[in-house]
Amino acid sequence: MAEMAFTTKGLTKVYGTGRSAVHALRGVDLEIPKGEIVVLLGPSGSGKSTLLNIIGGLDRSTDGVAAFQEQNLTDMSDRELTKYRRQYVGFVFQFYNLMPSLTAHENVELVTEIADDPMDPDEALAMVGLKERVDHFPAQMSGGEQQRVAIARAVAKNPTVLFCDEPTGALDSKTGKSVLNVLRDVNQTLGATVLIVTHAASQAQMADRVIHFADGNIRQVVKNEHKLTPEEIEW
Ligand SMILES: Nc1ncnc2c1ncn2[C@@H]1O[C@H](COP(=O)(O)OP(=O)(O)OP(=O)(O)O)[C@@H](O)[C@H]1O
Repeated sequence: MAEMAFTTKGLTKVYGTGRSAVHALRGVDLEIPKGEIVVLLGPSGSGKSTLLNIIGGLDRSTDGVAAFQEQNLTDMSDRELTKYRRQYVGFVFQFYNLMPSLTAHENVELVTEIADDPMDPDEALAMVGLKERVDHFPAQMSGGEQQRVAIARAVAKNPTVLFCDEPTGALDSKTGKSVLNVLRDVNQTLGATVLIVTHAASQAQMADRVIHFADGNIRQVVKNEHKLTPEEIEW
């Protein structure tokens, strides 16, 4: 049987209380095998980011269990969750969150300084095709290049899992494809499990597994028999 990167059982998240309570996750049961590319699709507000934040150790569930490999995330103290994120998790967001006053190299270096087993920042930047741009500042780069710096920053800590919340949301489709190619490379060369939340449904064609969310729960999980490359996908 495949080893699991993540399992959840009855995972529940309620924001607020009483009449203003929002049920963001309603008892999610999920298994994500190690080493896969998984795409999460679903309408706005269906709970995709909430799930990502909980299994990424950024937020806590209200009820249920979430585990990373053999470790129960729902039992962890704040300090343990921080350690989990540092050691295993890389994040890529829609807006790249780079420090404007630092070069590409320095932005990546910030993260490698606190990681256990980091890559050399310039090696990570070479991996995303930015070898020649290491000394450039974010303002000197295009959106796609900035997103690749953000991916290099996430990858440089040698993460076991890479969480990407709308990584191509702010990019045109040509630039988006180069970003998806980088994510595919990270999956193939580092063996990292990659989770991508997207509104571009066609991007599901590059995934091993597609999870369809609706109203705080999983509606359907589809395994792709024939994956496409990012170049073959249109959105
Ligand atoms: N901090 C919060 N406080 C209160 N409600 C929240 C909070 N964060 C999210 N929610 C609510 O929880 C529900 C799920 O939100 P979530 O962001 O997980 O959805 P999503 O599927 O990622 O949506 P989108 O595709 O728009 O990003 C929504 O109704 C949202 O308004």
